[in-house]
Amino acid sequence: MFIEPQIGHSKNEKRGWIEVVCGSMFSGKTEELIRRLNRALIAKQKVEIFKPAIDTRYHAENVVSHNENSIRSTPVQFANDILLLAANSDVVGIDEAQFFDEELVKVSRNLANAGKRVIVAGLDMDFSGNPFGPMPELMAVAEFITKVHAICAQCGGLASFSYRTTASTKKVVLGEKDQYEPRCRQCFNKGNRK
Ligand SMILES: Nc1ncnc2c1ncn2[C@@H]1O[C@H](COP(=O)(O)OP(=O)(O)O)[C@@H](O)[C@H]1O
Ligand SMILES: Cc1cn([C@H]2C[C@H](O)[C@@H](COP(=O)(O)O)O2)c(=O)[nH]c1=O
Ligand SMILES: [Zn+2]
Repeated sequence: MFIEPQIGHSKNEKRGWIEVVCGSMFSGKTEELIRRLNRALIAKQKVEIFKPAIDTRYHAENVVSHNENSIRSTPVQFANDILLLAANSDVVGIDEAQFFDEELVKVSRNLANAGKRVIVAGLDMDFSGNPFGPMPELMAVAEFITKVHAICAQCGGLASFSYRTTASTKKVVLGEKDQYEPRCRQCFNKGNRK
C-alpha cells in the first residue's frame, strides 16, 4: 500500500512531488486516488480534484469509482485551467488523466515545483495496448508510480489491459462493462487475433 512520504524534511517545509496511479480499467485507480485524497482531507490539507470535462459517465462533477465511491471534483476543459484553480491547494488530484492534452505534464511539474503534492490517476494504455495521452511522460517525471491491476474477465488472472468488446476503432469511446473488460496479456492478445 502507498504510504505518504514525509521522510527527510520537516512537516512545515513545503516540498512538492508527483504521484501517478495507473493501470487498466477496473483496476482500482479511482479508488486509490480517492483513498489518498480522503487521507489528505483528514490531515486538514487543502485538496482540489479535477477531471476532464468530457468524462460525464457517472456524474457531471464528482469523481466516482466503479463501486460508487465518490469525491467532489471540478471538471475542466484544458489541463492549463488547473493551474489557476489549484493555486491555493496543498494537494491536487487529477482523474482520467489520459484524456488531457500534453500540457498536463507541464502543469503537474509547475504545481509540484510550487510545493504541491500532485496525484494523477489514469489509463496507461488504450484499447490497442498503446500508451495513452500524457500518461507515459507523466510517469517519467513522477517521483512515485503505482500500477494497480484488475482481475482478467476471461481467466481470473491479473489484468493490465483494457479489452474493447465493440467494433469501434476510435481512440476515445467512453464506457463501462458495456464496452470494455479487463484482460491479462494472453487473453487480450487472444481476443485481438480473432
Ligand atoms: N474485473 C474486475 N477486476 C477488479 N475490480 C473490478 C472488476 N470488475 C469490477 N470491479 C470493481 O471495480 C472497482 C474499481 O473501480 P475503480 O477504482 O473505479 O477502477 P478504475 O478507476 O481503475 O477503472 C473494484 O473495487 C471492483 O469493485
Ligand atoms: C481503454 C480505453 C478506455 N476509454 C475510456 C473508457 C472509460 O470511459 C475511460 C476509462 O475509465 P476508467 O476509470 O479507467 O475505468 O476511458 C477510451 O476512451 N479509450 C480506450 O482505449
Ligand atoms: Zn486472462
